[in-house]
Amino acid sequence: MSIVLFSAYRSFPSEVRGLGQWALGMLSLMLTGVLLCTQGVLAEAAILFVGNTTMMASAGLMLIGTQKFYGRVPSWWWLGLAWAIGMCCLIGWYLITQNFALRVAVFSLLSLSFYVPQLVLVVLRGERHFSSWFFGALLLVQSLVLLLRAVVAMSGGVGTSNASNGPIQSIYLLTANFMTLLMAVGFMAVATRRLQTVMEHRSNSDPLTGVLNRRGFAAAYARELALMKRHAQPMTLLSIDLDFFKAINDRYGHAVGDQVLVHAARTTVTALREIDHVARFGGEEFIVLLPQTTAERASAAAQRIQALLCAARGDDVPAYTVSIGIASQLASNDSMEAVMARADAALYRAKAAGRDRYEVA
Ligand SMILES: Nc1nc2c(ncn2[C@@H]2O[C@H](COP(=O)(O)OP(=O)(O)OP(=O)(O)O)[C@@H](O)[C@H]2O)c(=O)[nH]1
Repeated sequence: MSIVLFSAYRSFPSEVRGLGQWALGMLSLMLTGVLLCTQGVLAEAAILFVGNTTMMASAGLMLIGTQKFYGRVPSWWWLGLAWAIGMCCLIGWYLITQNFALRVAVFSLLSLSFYVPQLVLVVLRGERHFSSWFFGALLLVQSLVLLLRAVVAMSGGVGTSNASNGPIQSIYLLTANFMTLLMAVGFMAVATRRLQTVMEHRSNSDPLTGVLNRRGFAAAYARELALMKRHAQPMTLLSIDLDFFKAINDRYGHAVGDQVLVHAARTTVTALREIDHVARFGGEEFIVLLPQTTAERASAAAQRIQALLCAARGDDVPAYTVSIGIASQLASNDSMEAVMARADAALYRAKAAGRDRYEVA
């Protein structure tokens, strides 16, 4: 699983975070397993201190990976503190009392402190999708097993060593082995789902400005058309084109031209409602879809966009204006192409009439 996670870390886009920590966490857990196999070969103290260190590092790295994945600040401090508490406990075990049950309880609770925050993150920030349910369920099982083990240890039910027999010990060892593998699979599931979302977003958006591209716009239009059929309310398209953009490119260079496009896209989004859709159709042409909007209200939106483009311009963006064509779709059997053609015709009139204005089809 460490290799699988590492390979995903190398190939997934940087938006999918935390895979590197999970890969290292799994590697660290494998080292713990290898150390346990050396019982009788290496000194017990070495196995105990190093083995518990690698075990805590693995659980801590998983927590940090999950925190990074969900965009939280990673708790490196807690990994360090929990490790220090664990080591103090082991020193106490050697110097004061060799109470196995107490040692098990302390390490179970410390491990629990790495899994419960992950569970909380999945519940609070996880996407409502099967992968989150799966990952969350695994974290819940792992947390319950650790809690049970701590409670059983404190009530004296874990024997005197890890090799002790008994149903609780067997259940613990069985789940610990399966969970190691399954939780990495669970994290891969949420990471793969994130990859899918990132890819979908990329394929639907314009890389320069971040607004929708033609494909994303067509999907948004199809959704709005379905809603329009149900609610029988008009929707309106704005065709926005920057004026004399070639002159801006020629005068200030292509890079500044790009900045103007980004500024135009961001400002247009700011001037509109959250339910509106803004797309760049290549070059310096933007298309806006205003659901549940009449041409009259769309005209007010066009004015707002034009006013904001002048007002919200920093020193790094040269002055520019836009012309806007407005066309409404009143019936659901009208096609996107037809409405767009009407908006383009209105835009052409706005250009012909002197630019920096809007016209309604
Ligand atoms: N910087 C930049 N320029 C682009 C991009 N895409 C297209 N252009 C430029 O946009 C300019 C469009 O010029 P025209 O079609 O003549 O339009 P205009 O100069 O805005 O004139 P009007 O629309 O008539 O007001 C061309 O110079 C293209 O090279 C881009 O992604 N970045």
